[in-house]
Amino acid sequence: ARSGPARLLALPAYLPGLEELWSPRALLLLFIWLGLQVALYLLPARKVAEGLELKDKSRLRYPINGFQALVLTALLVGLGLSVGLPLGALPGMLLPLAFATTLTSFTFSLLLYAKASVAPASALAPGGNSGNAVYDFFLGRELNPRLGSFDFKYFCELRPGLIGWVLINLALLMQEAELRGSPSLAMWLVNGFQLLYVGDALWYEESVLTTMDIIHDGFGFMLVFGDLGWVPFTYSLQAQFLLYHPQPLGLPMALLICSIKAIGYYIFRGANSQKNTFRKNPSDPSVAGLETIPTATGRQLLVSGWWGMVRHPNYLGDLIMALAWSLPCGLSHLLPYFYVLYFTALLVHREARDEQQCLRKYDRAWQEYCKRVPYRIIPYVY
Ligand SMILES: NC(=O)C1=CN([C@@H]2O[C@H](COP(=O)(O)OP(=O)(O)OC[C@H]3O[C@@H](n4cnc5c(N)ncnc54)[C@H](OP(=O)(O)O)[C@@H]3O)[C@@H](O)[C@H]2O)C=CC1
Ligand SMILES: CC(C)CCC[C@@H](C)[C@H]1CC=C2C3=C(CC[C@@]21C)[C@@]1(C)CC[C@H](O)C(C)(C)[C@@H]1CC3
Repeated sequence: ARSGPARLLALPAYLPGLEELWSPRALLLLFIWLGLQVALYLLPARKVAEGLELKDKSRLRYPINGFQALVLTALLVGLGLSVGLPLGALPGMLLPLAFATTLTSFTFSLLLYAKASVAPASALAPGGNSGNAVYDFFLGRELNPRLGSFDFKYFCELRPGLIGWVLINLALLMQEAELRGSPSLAMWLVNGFQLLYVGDALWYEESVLTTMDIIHDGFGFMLVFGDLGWVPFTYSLQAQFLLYHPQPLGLPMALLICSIKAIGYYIFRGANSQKNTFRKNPSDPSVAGLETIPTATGRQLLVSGWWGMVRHPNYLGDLIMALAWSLPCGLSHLLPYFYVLYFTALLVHREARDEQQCLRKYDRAWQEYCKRVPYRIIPYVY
């Protein structure tokens, strides 16, 4: 993103040496950030939610105070800025920060791997205990590793990486204002769209308890690094690109992009909320009228509403939003579209994993659902 040609499909002009990657200051900054987010997680929550039933029939409890953490972080950053916090220096530290985060994720995943050796069999994840150490280290052996009531996976999934991502975006916006007098319209859109996405995730924090990551996947390197490193440093690529490659954007085009974002968000939120409401309380008036298929497990599958359009309407909305995040960066470079490309691959793979699990869980009822709703993500296409 910083280089002149900003090419996605070419090797970087040079690879940074260790002296550019390693910085004790960056490591210290990372630990201060993680410490702050842990402290905010431990503050009293407006609500404590119960997770889905586990193998041993118990349910874990989770504090719902993620949005509060976002607001308090924003207040602290605002306060910091008013007393001269040099947020504009953050873009220049991204490389050593990403390096420190990668090292920390690696070390943390090793500790989690070791911790799983003393966990009871019922606490292990279905996928990450193959006996192949590298595979299990990557996928994660323990489903919900905890220290007392502190849940590492739930904390990492929604707090340091997601809030860190919007903070990096904000620093890039401020840096642009410093360089060019004011932030560009493209930078405003990217910041606004991604802040909405993160704000939404934390506002509807409870719904993360029914995602594959929480109910199925172990907490290993993939999620630790994904949550802490991959999300903040690659999801902010559009803003990073815009800082070094300003793009002209007219009002009509901006309005069109906002409409694309709005359509994507409408589908994403509508689909996720419909399923979460239905899973929590199928007789809720907003979902009680929807057509369903009964399954042998006693649970039902929705076959009308959003879930009657395609089998993963939430992925469709998410992908449309991803496109809207890249369009403000123009069409001259592929690099800002990295997120769309990676995310398509991730969701196609995720969809296939989910299909397998649902087929195992629901058997004939799932086959019936696939017959009734033949498309996976994009109606009449895929
Ligand atoms: N920005 C990012 O990087 C990422 C974003 N995401 C987003 O996270 C969100 C959650 O995704 P994910 O956890 O993969 O999956 P979903 O939220 O789609 O959950 C899948 C589960 O929903 C239930 N389900 C499926 N079909 C039906 C139906 N017809 N009726 C009722 N329940 C049904 C099944 O579980 P059960 O029946 O057991 O309830 C299934 O296992 C999505 O919006 C996705 O786009 C995901 C990955 C990365
Ligand atoms: C390192 C690998 C290349 C990929 C790692 C994948 C992870 C980055 C993603 C797996 C599932 C995720 C989710 C979100 C962020 C990305 C990861 C961690 C999510 C928190 C984003 C905000 C959404 O509203 C959500 C539904 C809460 C998402 C849940 C899944």
